[in-house]
Formats: sequence, structure tokens, C-alpha cells
Amino acid sequence: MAHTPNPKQQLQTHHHMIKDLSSNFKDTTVKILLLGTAESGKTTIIKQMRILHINGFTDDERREKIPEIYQNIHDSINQLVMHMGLLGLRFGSCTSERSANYILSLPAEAPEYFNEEYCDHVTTLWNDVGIRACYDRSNEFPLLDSAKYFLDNFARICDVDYIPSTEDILHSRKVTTGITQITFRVPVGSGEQEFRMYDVGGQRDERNKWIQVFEGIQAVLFLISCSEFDQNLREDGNQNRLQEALNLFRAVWQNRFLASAGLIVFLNKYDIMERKIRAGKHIVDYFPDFEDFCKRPQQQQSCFDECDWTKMFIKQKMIDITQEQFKRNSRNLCDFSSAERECYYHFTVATDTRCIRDVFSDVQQMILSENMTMAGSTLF
Ligand SMILES: Nc1nc2c(ncn2[C@@H]2O[C@H](COP(=O)(O)OP(=O)(O)OP(=O)(O)O)[C@@H](O)[C@H]2O)c(=O)[nH]1
Ligand SMILES: [Mg+2]
Repeated sequence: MAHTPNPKQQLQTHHHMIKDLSSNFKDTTVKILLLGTAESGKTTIIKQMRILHINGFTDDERREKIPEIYQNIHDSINQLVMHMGLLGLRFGSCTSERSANYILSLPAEAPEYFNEEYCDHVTTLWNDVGIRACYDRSNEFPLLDSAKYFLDNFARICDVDYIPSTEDILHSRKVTTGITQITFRVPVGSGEQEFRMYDVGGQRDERNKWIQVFEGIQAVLFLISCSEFDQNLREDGNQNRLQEALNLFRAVWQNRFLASAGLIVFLNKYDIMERKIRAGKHIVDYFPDFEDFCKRPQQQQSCFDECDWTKMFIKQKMIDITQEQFKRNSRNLCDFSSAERECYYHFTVATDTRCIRDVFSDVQQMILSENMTMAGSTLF
């Protein structure tokens, strides 16, 4: 005779089933969180994912970027002209001085259209020897990293039929406020894997929002700009940017809510770093411990010039941070040994699609390798 469960048992069985179903249902989307100080390149990585894994940008979307690009150019030329006086530099000609006065007479907001007069003045200024000297000292004030790119391409951008290229979009800069995300699928084996990447604002007053997206993150992609060793923060003109980024990296590495997420570091903007070093800048002038680092014998096979040494020095500073003993008294610090936790490093140029394609395929493989997904699923 078949056993008929009493109503109470039935209810329990049913309840059990629902519970089992819900625990079997796992969100298989891999969540990646981009972190880093302002201008480290986070949003540029989001743009690259769109180019590589979605469909890039339509003509309409490209046109929508024009005001942003115009504003980048306008801000750049304004900053340069303003700092001529502040740095005690002289223009190369009276014509340039007149162009400078024209630019200074305009509102801070970029004109809606670049008319001929505007284009002539900006072109005159960018060709001026004084402005170039000012540009060479642009580490002393906050100038957009893409200033040179846009001003070098100014004639093309002035054209009435201008449509931003993919490269223009990758170089354009807009401060991120709040949290945005992008979801995409990548072929893996015979199937597909869904990824979701979260982008946050890196400026100091944005960082209190970060914790909102810490839950369920499989990997943190931490961006640090190698080129900013000779610059200070926009938010605080007395704080070195690289030092700020290293301090932030320590806080992220030691944060207990991120302790089971994998950590991948992009040592970004090494193209700009190399350009600076070739122009005669030295990291030792800002980080005196560089001198001792260069005496370490174990580095000497892999470093051939000052660029290599500078890259390795910054990377070593991060490795040193991951090997520090944690102070266990603070609430937000994780309280288990870091010995079993790995951090992965890549040197990147976020504006270079091929570079990001290669690096991301490594990153993707690593995240999908059992270790990291296991770690991610045991979070909370
Ligand atoms: N040359 C060069 N420019 C880069 C690189 N990475 C980013 N940039 C530029 O640097 C600027 C800042 O990059 P974003 O991606 O906006 O920086 P972010 O980290 O999102 O900054 P916030 O939103 O303020 O946190 C943009 O103009 C980018 O085009 C790089 O590797 N090389
Ligand atoms: Mg951003």
C-alpha cells in the first residue's frame, strides 16, 4: 500500500523542493568590478568591451560624442593658455597672444560649433613654442591625458562633416559619477559565458558608493596609471597621484568584502609613461626609493632601460602591498591570511583595442578557471 504523507509532511516536502530549486539556481553571470583612482582608465575599458564583444558604435552614437570631444579640446586649450601666465611663460608671437586672449574671453563651456575663427585661434596656439613649453610642464597642473591627441588631430575634428572615429571615442574623457554596467557574452568552448562589468567613479567623493556593488563580485579589475608618478590629484593638489593609487590599492586588497574576489591589476597608460621618460622625466625625483630598487640584482636580467625599471618598480610596490601584514583591528579589513590569495598583473594601454583584446582573453580564462569562480560563489 502506498504511503500517503499527511498534509504537514506534504507541505514540508514541497517546501524542501522549492528550497532545492532556489539553491540550484545560480546566476552564472561573471561579475567584474572596475576600481581605481580618477582617470586610471576604467571607462575606457568599458568602451573596449563594447567594441570587442558587442557592436561598437553606430554613426548616431558617434555623433553624440561630439560635444564631449569639443569640451575636451576646449578644456585642454584653456588649461594651457591659463597656465602660461601662472608658470611665467611667454608666447612665441603677438598673434598667439591675441589668440590666447580670444580663448580666455570665451565661456568655460565649449562652443556648440567650431567656427573658422575658433579653429584658427586654437591652431595658432597649439603651434606656438610657448604653449609647447607649457605642455611640457603639464604635469604641474591638471591637463587631460588626451589633450595632445585631440590637438594633434584638431584639423580633422574641425571639419563640418566630422564624425568621431573609434579611436577618438576611446580618447575622449568624461568623469564618471555613480555606477554603470555593461553586460556581454563571450564564446567559451562550445557555449557562451555572460559577463557583467561595473564601472564606478574614481574621484575621492565617488568612492563611498563603491560598496554598493561589492556583493557577488568574482573579480576586481584594479586600474592604476603608471604615467602619473609626476602628477598631483585634481581633488588635492598636494597629493601625488601614484601614491594615492597605491594607498587605494592597499585598501582594496585588504577590504574584507572583496576578500574572496580575484584581483587583477592593469598597470595602465604605460604608453604615456614611456613618452614621459623619453622626454626626460624620472620617477626617482618623486619616489626616491627607486634608486635602491635599481640595485636589486634579481631585476637586472629583465630590465633594459629606464622604462622597464620604472614599470617593474611600480609593480613591485604593488606586490609589496600584497605581502604586508594586515592590521586586524579595523572593521573593514579581512581577517584571514593573504598567503593563499593571488594577484595578477598586466601592463596595458586601455586605448589600444588589440592590447585589451589580448589581455582580456587572459583575464577571462583566469576568471573561468575553477579557482576564481569557486571563490566567487562562496561570497556571503
Ligand atoms: N594614452 C592613453 N590614454 C589613456 C589610457 N587609458 C585611458 N586613457 C585616457 O585617459 C582618460 C581617462 O580615462 P577614463 O577611462 O575616463 O578614466 P576613469 O578611470 O574612468 O576615470 P573616472 O571616471 O574619473 O574614475 C581618457 O581620456 C582616456 O582616453 C592609456 O592607456 N593610454
Ligand atoms: Mg570613468
